[in-house]
Amino acid sequence: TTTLGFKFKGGVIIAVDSRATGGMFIGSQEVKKVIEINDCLLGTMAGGAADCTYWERFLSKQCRLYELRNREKISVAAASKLLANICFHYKGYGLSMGTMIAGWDKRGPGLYYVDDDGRRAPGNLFSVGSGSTYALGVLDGSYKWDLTDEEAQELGRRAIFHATHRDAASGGVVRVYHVKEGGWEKISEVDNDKYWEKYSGDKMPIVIN
Ligand SMILES: CC1=C(C(=O)N[C@H](C)C(=O)N[C@@H](Cc2c[nH]c3ccccc23)C(=O)N[C@@H](CC2CCCCC2)C(=O)[C@H](C)CO)Cc2ccccc21
Repeated sequence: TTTLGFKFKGGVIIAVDSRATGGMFIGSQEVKKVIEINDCLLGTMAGGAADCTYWERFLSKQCRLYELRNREKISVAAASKLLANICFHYKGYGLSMGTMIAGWDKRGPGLYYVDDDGRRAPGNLFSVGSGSTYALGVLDGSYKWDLTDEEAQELGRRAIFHATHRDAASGGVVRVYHVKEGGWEKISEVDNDKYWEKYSGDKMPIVIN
């Protein structure tokens, strides 16, 4: 899996691949690694499929109950704390979860990393999963706070795309979400083969000695 999230002047970009593996076996090329908690909150998933899926769905339910009881949406900080507390409670039981909680609340754009150790950290840029080193290589080379919306969406897509090319445990399609003040929107998917033609177009010139 390769998942990434970064804040920039236009909000938060979330991008993921869609491959599920069991050892060297590819279980699926089209799984959803972003859970839409509500129209302002997203959760990403890496690690054990059942652990991530079960507990992020559980988190979604808790966020909805919070809203009903308090008549206001839960903050990104509070939602990520709920998930971190679950992970901390089950620390040592063998859960495998590397996640990000992203959204927009009264404090503006929010991005938290939460994992199965119960670690929780706010930040401007994370990449989580087996392909994260490849994605970070692309991100670190081009990330700026002042990217335009299109540049940021393209950077997220390109970082995941290159990770799916090099990491055997990442693949399928690239999914990109953009979180703004009004909530998140899903950015249209691009066909990977057409994308690769575009990027591998600038091959090294062939030198004839
Ligand atoms: C076939 C299949 C699934 C599958 O292959 N599940 C296996 C058992 C699984 O959990 N795979 C993990 C890797 C893994 C296997 N055993 C483990 C034991 C401990 C920790 C990790 C693992 C996976 O793909 N993980 C993904 C993220 C998942 C994908 C499915 C949606 C939720 C997030 C990744 O992290 C990358 C592929 C790298 O492992 C999950 C799934 C969801 C929906 C539809 C089909 C499937």
